[in-house]
Amino acid sequence: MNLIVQLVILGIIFIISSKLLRGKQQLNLNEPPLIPYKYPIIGHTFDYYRDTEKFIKKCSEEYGEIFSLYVFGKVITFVGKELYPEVFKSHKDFDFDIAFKEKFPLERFMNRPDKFFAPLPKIIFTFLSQSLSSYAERVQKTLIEAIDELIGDGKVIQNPLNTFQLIIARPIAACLVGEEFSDDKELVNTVAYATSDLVPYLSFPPFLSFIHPLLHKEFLVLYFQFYNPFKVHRDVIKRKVSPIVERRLHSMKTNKSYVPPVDILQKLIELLSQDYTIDIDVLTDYVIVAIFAAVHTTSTFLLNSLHQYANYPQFQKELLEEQERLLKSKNGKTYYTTEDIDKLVYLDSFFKETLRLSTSIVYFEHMTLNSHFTFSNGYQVPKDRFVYIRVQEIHRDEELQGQNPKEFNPFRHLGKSLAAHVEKNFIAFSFGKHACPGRYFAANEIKSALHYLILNYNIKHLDDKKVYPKIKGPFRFASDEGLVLERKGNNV
Ligand code: HEM
Repeated sequence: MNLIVQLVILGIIFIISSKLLRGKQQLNLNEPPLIPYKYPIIGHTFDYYRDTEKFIKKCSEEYGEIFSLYVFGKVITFVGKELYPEVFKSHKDFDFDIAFKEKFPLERFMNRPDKFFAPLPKIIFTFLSQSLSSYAERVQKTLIEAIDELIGDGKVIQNPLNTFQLIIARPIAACLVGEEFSDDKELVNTVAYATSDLVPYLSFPPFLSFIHPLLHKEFLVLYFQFYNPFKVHRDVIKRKVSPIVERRLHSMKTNKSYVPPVDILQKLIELLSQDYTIDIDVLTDYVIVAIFAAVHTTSTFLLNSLHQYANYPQFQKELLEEQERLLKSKNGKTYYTTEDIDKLVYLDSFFKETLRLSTSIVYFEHMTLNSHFTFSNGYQVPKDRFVYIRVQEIHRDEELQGQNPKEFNPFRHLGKSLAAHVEKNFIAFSFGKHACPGRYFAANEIKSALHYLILNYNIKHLDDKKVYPKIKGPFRFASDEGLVLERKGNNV
């Protein structure tokens, strides 16, 4: 009740303020075509959400590279393959962060000021992605332990995302929070599920935006106060890491020859501590944000890869042979180096092809910052306009992807860049300044897991049906369909 009253009050304030704002002088811009719609207020909302793929395709065919739709009470401009780099590269004119926080106000959920976690991407990139060799052994060891424990002699895995989140969480816990946590069941559980509890927030259709564009965000913040899925996970992380952090700070202060452990927790301690003291709540929130970015994405794309492996048995022989060749070259070594994993070019191409076809249909919302922005084709968008990228179109374009771009061809990328490399025709890890800083780590972890799974298990579906990600509006999510993993006789 309290929530409804607050929402109504907020709604009234926003309607009045928007009426006042409308009085401001409008710029006379050469805007992209706004596609005509039948119903006022509703605009294109239902057509867009009912079947985004079909609707966006129809609009692109009729209107070309750039057009606008009226969705959930706001005009959104959609750009395709020619213009999208201008959005990513014009940092002074477009902001990804502001637009993303409209649908997912992370800092406000945590009662932190804007841009509070801004240093995190650089830490992840420098001390995780660029320091892969320090983590290769830890990743493989913890992955193997998790797979042996959770899949063991083979299993029919229903709702497989749950299992793969638990598997992926173990190396991530070991690299982010510290090696000693990789077999701490309570912490690994929190690492595994902290993000998936939040995913519904990300895909919640913004119905309140029909009243005012900002109302959805305010609703999410209020709702989060009543149902805060982080609270329990946050308590676990704080309780677990506090004694470790205290111990490390003490050693840093008292032992000049102290060699700190290699993990992201240590880098965060160095960044956030002053005079060997630290605000443990701030540190905990940083760890949560890192987990939030890392686990659901990595587990989703590992699972998507396994579904594709089962979908296309005709490609399994070549993939398996490559894994066997690497295994043979191991020659008594317990673990592979990062360079060994990079030699798996068939597996990398297969993973890249999975990413190419299973990313969302439309994504990477940006907000226009200055009075307006002029695209190279002359079209202009005003300040505060949301601009979305038609990712699927880019990932399925013949000119950019080669022949039969809609077909799954796992070896399409052989001889080209590796999956973690961001380029104009491949933006699964985003593009430009906000490209995923964890991508090299993620690709290494996924390929290490696939290598072990392909060698040790026959992987198939419960029946002959092909399984693809499920679609909700413009987003793709991992399928819930079961996977069968039968242990081969040759334990390696
Ligand atoms: C297959 C796995 C992954 C995929 C597909 C992926 C994809 C992305 C994408 C598309 C973005 C851009 C922002 C967005 O649209 O949400 C992003 C940002 C980010 N990712 Fe990843 N990611 C993956 C794994 C990871 C891992 C393992 C980590 C950390 C260990 C990580 C850390 C981050 C961070 C910190 C950002 C924010 C960057 C910024 O705001 O500048 N990601 N990721």
